[in-house]
Amino acid sequence: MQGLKSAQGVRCTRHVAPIASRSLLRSVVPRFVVAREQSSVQQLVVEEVESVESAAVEQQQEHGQMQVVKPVEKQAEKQAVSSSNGNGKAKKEKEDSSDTTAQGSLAKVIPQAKTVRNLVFVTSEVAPWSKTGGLGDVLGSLPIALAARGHRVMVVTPRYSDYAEPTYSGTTININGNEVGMYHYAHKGVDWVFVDHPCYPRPGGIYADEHGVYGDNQFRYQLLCLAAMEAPLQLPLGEKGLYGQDCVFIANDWHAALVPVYLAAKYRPYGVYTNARSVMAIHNLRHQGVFPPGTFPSLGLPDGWYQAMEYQYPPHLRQGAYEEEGRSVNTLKAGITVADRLVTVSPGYAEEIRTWLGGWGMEGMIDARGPVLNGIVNGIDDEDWNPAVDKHLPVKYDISSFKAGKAACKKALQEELGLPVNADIPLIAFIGRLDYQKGADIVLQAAPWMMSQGVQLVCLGTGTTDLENGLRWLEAAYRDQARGWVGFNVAMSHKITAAADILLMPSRFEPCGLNQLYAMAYGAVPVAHATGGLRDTVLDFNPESQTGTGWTFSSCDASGLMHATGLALATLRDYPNDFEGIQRRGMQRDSSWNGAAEQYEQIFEWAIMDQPYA
Ligand SMILES: Nc1ncnc2c1ncn2[C@@H]1O[C@H](COP(=O)(O)OP(=O)(O)O[C@H]2O[C@H](CO)[C@@H](O)[C@H](O)[C@H]2O)[C@@H](O)[C@H]1O
Repeated sequence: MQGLKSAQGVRCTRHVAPIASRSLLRSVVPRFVVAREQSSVQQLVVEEVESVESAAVEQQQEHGQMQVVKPVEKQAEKQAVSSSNGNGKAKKEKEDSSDTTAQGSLAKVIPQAKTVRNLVFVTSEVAPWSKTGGLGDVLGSLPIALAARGHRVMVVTPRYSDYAEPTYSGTTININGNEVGMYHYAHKGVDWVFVDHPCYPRPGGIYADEHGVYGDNQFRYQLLCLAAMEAPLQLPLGEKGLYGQDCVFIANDWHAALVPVYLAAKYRPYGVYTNARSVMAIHNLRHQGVFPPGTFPSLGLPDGWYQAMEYQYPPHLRQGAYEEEGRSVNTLKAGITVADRLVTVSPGYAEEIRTWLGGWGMEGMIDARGPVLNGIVNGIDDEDWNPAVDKHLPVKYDISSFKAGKAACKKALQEELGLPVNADIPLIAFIGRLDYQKGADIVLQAAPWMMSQGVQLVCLGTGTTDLENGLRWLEAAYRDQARGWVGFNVAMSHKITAAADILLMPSRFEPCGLNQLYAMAYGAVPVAHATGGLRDTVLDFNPESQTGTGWTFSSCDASGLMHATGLALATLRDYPNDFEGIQRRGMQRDSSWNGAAEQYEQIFEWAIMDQPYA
């Protein structure tokens, strides 16, 4: 491993994968090569060596004979051969007729994975059924992309309410005396599994209500983890039946972080899941699942595992009520400590969490696991977030019609929000959780200056009371120029993204960020703080070379935001052709999930090649 200095002067370590894994990988899986190590970041770059299959596809494309690959059929064929789920059913799967696999029904050529795996995603939210932010979006689309590449994929999540599509599977699992019903919905090639228990449905939100976070969240997500670990063993799904023991578990954020822990403490020592591996996916290190040490016995772990769960924050990061003499049980810390591999949602964030800049006090521990940590930039769901097919838009558009399309969307939004209808007024937007991370307070500080520039400013968000009141102040103070929509409204978020000329993302930290990806896909130009995934995905406009997809700023405060927004406005007004070029490059950016899915496959292969970590 080579130490080096990044642009910020932070010491970081260049690494892609354990050296042994890399050389092994080349010999065992020759189709992939580790191609480049870019900058100081642990960027995982996988290039696919041209296969006969892809060469054939290219030829067909060249000759205008695009073939529609039906991945589900290929998937079934491959799995019939390679499935090792132990039920002995090596026969071709018939696809559920209700499962109108998107990938099968659209004219897309989707490369197939070299090695097909059984993948089990564990998550507290999944769109469209449950979503409070980007986690739901990612878990609603990455599994579909992996299934389309041939994997057998299950997503396990709580049944927070009586969702229309999933039905009772007929399997109820007893977990420490708790009966959990398993609901199932086969859709787009993925087995969506909903864990049913009285602790999940609540009148308030998923995690909290107006009184704060639910007092039994530790129990609720412990139950989810245990149910998810039993599902491959006890829940027969489709014609293939059980997933079986040869799985890769992908535990997402703290809610699922007990999966690697239970795998190591409760299954492997008893000869179960010995070939399974766990990948801890960190979408946001800020939320760690911190509980008092006295809750440890309720986790059902052997006493010796207390040290894996315990964490002592440095004094400036103490969590207060959840600690006893500075100690706490920290769920995410335990997952990070014992998972076979770690992945986070951008190379930039993978670098930051190893430093005091983004480690929330755990940087030393995470740095120690650097050799198994990678960053993969999220993709976006190209059916849900695609202006050409977006059901929320009054007028749909693509790159060939975006100027007229965006103008129509802007007009419709101005009318809907009661703003002056004028195509020439730049429309600036902010969408996001109203909390410390997203920097809505910075937008509010810069708002008077923006108003002086004659723009319209539309903010959509929900979160802390002071910031929600800030949005209300904004609208009250600038009735003719600003709107502050307090609430969670998916349709409105699409309409704003389509109507906006500029989207602000002054996030103090941002593991990946999806809104800037949506913005670029919709021809809205992002102005973003150069942090984490924002720095990785928003390329600064360079008027000399006419490159770049937006503007970033490094001083995360009102002056930084105003400076970058000023550049964007000046370009929009004085150099409209340049601005249009930025919009076009953003719209042409490949934000599809396929590339990310391929990189995830690489992580799975490394996880399987190495011995279990704990
Ligand atoms: N009021 C509102 N109404 C409607 N929609 C709203 C909304 N507020 C937010 N949203 C939507 O919620 C999503 C937010 O996604 P982000 O990735 O920006 O942030 P989040 O911090 O939740 O996710 C975390 O996980 C994701 C996924 O890995 C990372 O990209 C991110 O950096 C990390 O912080 C977007 O789809 C956005 O449109």
